[in-house]
Amino acid sequence: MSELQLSGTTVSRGAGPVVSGVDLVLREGEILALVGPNGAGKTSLLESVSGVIPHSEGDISVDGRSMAKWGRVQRARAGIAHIEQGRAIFPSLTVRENLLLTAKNDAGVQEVLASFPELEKRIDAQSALLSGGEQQMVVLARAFASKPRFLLIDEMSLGLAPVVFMRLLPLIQQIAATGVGVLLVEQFTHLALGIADEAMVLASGRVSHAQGPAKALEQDPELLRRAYLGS
Ligand SMILES: Nc1ncnc2c1ncn2[C@@H]1O[C@H](COP(=O)(O)OP(=O)(O)OP(=O)(O)O)[C@@H](O)[C@H]1O
Repeated sequence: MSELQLSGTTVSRGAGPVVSGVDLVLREGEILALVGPNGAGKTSLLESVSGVIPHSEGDISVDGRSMAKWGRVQRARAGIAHIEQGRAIFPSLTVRENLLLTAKNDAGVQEVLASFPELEKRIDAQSALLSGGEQQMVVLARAFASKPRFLLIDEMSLGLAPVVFMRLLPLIQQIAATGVGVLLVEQFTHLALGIADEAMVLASGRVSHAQGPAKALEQDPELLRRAYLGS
């Protein structure tokens, strides 16, 4: 089984470590929710996995092969896709043109639309004219079109109402169901835990709740509260 593994991963920015000693395993087809308070280091951790910034200690590996010396492109070729914070569509392009950036050809676009039928009726609309939720749908579809093995999603809900974000959740589940391992960073903690198989909490750069079943955190508010406080 394909897996992405972090062992003792430390990420430093400027003055020192912002993430220290993280262990996690993301398996194909699973959703792992990474939650925690603002400034905990979630974004920095995702960036170190996709190669936006280097990690400073420990290792990040895919199927047992260390990616420590790999740049962004090599990691992307190994199937690591990263949806960074903010709405990363090209607003002047149509939905189809946005999808073609990763789908390569019309057949690829059609294949993706089968999983994202809501986009079909908007396929030739300029992306800037879509709603925030639809734009994020395009971002998800574009990432899916790149046929990733592991998808890192950073606060896809930013700027969206929970009810709008909730429409994206089944799409994330559907992507995972095709065998993609999803590492989901999300401010709407309960929504993330609700679709995740596994979860972990990061607080002040450290793991305050180690990776385990998402249900354990979802069903125990006190456990979650303590983890957010870093205790
Ligand atoms: N470009 C940067 N240069 C230096 N320090 C940074 C940079 N980006 C983030 N940091 C610091 O790294 C720490 C972790 O930030 P990070 O954005 O990774 O956390 P986060 O959990 O994603 O927070 P949020 O939920 O607010 O996005 C913070 O103390 C932040 O100030």
